[in-house]
Amino acid sequence: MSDDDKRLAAEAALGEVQDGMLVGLGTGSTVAFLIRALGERVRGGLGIEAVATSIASARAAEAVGIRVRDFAEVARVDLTIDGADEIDAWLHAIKGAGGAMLREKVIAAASTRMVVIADGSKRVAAIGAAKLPVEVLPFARAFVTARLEALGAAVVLRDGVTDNGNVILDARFGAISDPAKLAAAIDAVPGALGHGLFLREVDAAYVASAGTVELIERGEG
Ligand SMILES: O=C[C@H](O)[C@H](O)[C@H](O)COP(=O)(O)O
Repeated sequence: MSDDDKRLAAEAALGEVQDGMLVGLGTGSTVAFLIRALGERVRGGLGIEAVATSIASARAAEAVGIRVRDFAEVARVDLTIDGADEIDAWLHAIKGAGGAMLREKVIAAASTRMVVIADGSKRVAAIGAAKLPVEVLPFARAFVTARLEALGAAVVLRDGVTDNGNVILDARFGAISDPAKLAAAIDAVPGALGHGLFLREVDAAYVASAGTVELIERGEG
């Protein structure tokens, strides 16, 4: 079962958490298993603090007894554990189905090590089939939509706003032949504040399929 695999991947990554660490908590259903398991360890005496990539994860962490610090006052994180929507053997990932990719990318960049946890349905030969979320300044919505369409995407405006008060454009490219080129092109659009292409951030991934966890480390793909 996918939920069993999510839990297994989360528990495997928990082995990386050490006493005294500042831990970055990702967002999503796989991270929810991590937060619950980490809460148990904290209640059992593990001395860590956390920063969270979303308001939802901060609340979930506090609810299980994890002390959550305001990331606005933090410059460096020891270890971040986060989910993904797609991940390949080179640890290129697409993230942001839950809308948290901008804060996730900031915290990943601040982290000494960033690991992804995922069930096997997220493992792909090459990223690109999933929708690529782009967080956009509401003022720039139509302009950024046009720029993404010019890059070859079918673009849909997602309902609601992010934790940062911005909107999300879900861009479907089908296949992404050159992820680095696409990431640079989106990064260059004024008003596009962040996107779900994580090409260099992920150091390792725990991917669980049918009860077995595979650890993929950067450089092994
Ligand atoms: O914005 C959401 C995040 O990038 C999630 O980490 C990602 O969508 C994976 O979520 P889940 O574990 O629920 O599939």
